[in-house]
Amino acid sequence: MSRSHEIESHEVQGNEVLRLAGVCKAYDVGTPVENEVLHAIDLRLDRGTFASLTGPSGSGKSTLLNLIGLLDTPTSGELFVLERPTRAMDDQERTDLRGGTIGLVFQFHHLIQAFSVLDNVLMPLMIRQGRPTAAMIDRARGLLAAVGLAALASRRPNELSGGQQQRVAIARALVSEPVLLLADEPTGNLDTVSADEVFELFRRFNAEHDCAVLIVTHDPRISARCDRVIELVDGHIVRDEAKR
Ligand SMILES: Nc1ncnc2c1ncn2[C@@H]1O[C@H](COP(=O)(O)OP(=O)(O)OP(=O)(O)O)[C@@H](O)[C@H]1O
Repeated sequence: MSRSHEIESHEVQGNEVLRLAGVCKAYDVGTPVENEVLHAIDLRLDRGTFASLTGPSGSGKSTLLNLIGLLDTPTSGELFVLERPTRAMDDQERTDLRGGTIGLVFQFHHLIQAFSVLDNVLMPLMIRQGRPTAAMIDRARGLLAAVGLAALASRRPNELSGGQQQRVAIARALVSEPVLLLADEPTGNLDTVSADEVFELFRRFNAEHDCAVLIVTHDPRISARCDRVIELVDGHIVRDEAKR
């Protein structure tokens, strides 16, 4: 898939996609008690990274993913996306940066049932650029073909299986050609065959587009097949291991 000049994109200079420097996150739960759930996290992801983020329930994985996805802000420390510091950004700047650089895939995919599969995939581009152009539609159709759903473009999401809906969500996450793809338990509610298909899609896009991929997973089968394993326990990174 080539980048179309008719569709806005962020140009990437160096190899670094994401860097966290001393990132802490505390939730304000209305009590004076310290409630820091992430402690001084240092982490760097480069282009081509294919990593899993694992750890026990409550260790802070979703909190970390929300920070990396620019859906939430650190309490202290700095988070760089494409070498740009993000902590002082306002909501609009953060939304703009996220829109062109980060793709998000969640376990329950959050597809809009009133829209067709094709329109769901087009949605991130329409939010940024308005009415879909022929180039945008071509790109969305190309992605649906790449995830094996070309024939289902005009269906509604609830007419698809769970695995098919997850593939639509992946196509939607990729339509802005992100440099960083984040997935929160993307195979959590899928059978083994569908989970393997979804995993292979991440692998393929990682290889074809050289984007960084970070997958939060409890599934040791998925984690074992990633190039790098990052493990979080009690808000600390206790392991960050490259396997190849
Ligand atoms: N909005 C919030 N307000 C207050 N505390 C929160 C909030 N979100 C998460 N927490 C707390 O932060 C800690 C980490 O939660 P988080 O959801 O990041 O963990 P997790 O590793 O993703 O867990 P799981 O694997 O069960 O999804 C938990 O103690 C949780 O109760």
